[in-house]
Amino acid sequence: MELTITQPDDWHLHLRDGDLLEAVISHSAKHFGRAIVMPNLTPPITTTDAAVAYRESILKALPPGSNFTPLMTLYLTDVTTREEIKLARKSGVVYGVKLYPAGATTNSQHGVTDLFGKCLPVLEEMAEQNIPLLVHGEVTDPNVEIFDREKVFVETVLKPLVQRLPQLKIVMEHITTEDAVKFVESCKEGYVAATVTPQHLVLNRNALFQGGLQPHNYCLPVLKAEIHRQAIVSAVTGGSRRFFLGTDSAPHERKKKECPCGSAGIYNSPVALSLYAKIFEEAGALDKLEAFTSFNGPDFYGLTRNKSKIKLRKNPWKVPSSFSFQFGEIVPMFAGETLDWEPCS
Ligand SMILES: NC(=O)N[C@@H](CC(=O)O)C(=O)O
Ligand SMILES: [Zn+2]
Ligand SMILES: [Zn+2]
Repeated sequence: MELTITQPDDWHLHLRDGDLLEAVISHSAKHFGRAIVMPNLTPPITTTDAAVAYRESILKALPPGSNFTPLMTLYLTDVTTREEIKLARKSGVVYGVKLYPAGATTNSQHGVTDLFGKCLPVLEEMAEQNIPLLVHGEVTDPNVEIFDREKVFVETVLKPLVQRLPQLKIVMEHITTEDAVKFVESCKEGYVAATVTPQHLVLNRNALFQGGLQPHNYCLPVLKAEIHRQAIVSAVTGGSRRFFLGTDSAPHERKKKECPCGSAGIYNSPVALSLYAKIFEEAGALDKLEAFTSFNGPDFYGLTRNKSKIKLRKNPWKVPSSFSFQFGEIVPMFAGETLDWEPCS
């Protein structure tokens, strides 16, 4: 069996910089036309100038002849100014501003400590300039259990934010719970949407402990219980336009994953399309795959859909057990396992 679909885009991607950028970029460029590139580098991309420079280094790292287009983002801090948002809009290369609650995830230590206290003027400017707010939606209160942090974020931050600034476009990134699904579905279409990763569609939290501790299945927000996985699967395979592809592919070197305090992040670029296809196939909804991978994202962001097509063939293939580079190794999601759907460009 073969499927031909409009070339997908990845609306949530970590490309990193330096050696890691050079190591991973071809995996994204092979399958995706565009990607929203996350700004959580060290130091973070907090200014338009930095985003422009980061974009140049991504373009330089691309394989020859690639048409892959990076869509840049700014990292919101307590001191981001309205002026910076105006510069971002003028640059023509910034497509979103990312909210990391300080301490919520990898490289979020420079993130926002008090959204309503410190960032409202900037959020108003974003609404005026039509720049979406991209959100890592977890509270950081250590007293809230890790499995409840998304749900509490929806109640305490997102619901009040939508009330306060209904004109602001928001993408709730990498949703993991039924609570997030319900919230997104309750908002006005075209203003609030969500990205969904392959791991939160195919795995539940058992995968963290299957046969022993599995660091390569550890990401944030952490995998959730099966009922939440099912709610997300129903939401995306039901054909709602509010949900779209965002891999959250987040490479870390093997030694940073397999150690006493391993980093959060799953490297899924090489397997993402196969896994999305599997989920839609299992739900009997392969006819809805293309809208999720290739239409809903650009429509929400107000961009044109890609013109080119890619093929997915039902042809078992083996995921490499790791990718080796001079600096070390990167282990992909489902390393060494066999997957059904093979993307062919
Ligand atoms: N998803 C992750 O577990 N990690 C991401 C950060 C993020 O998207 O929260 C990373 O940059 O490694
Ligand atoms: Zn995140
Ligand atoms: Zn991410």
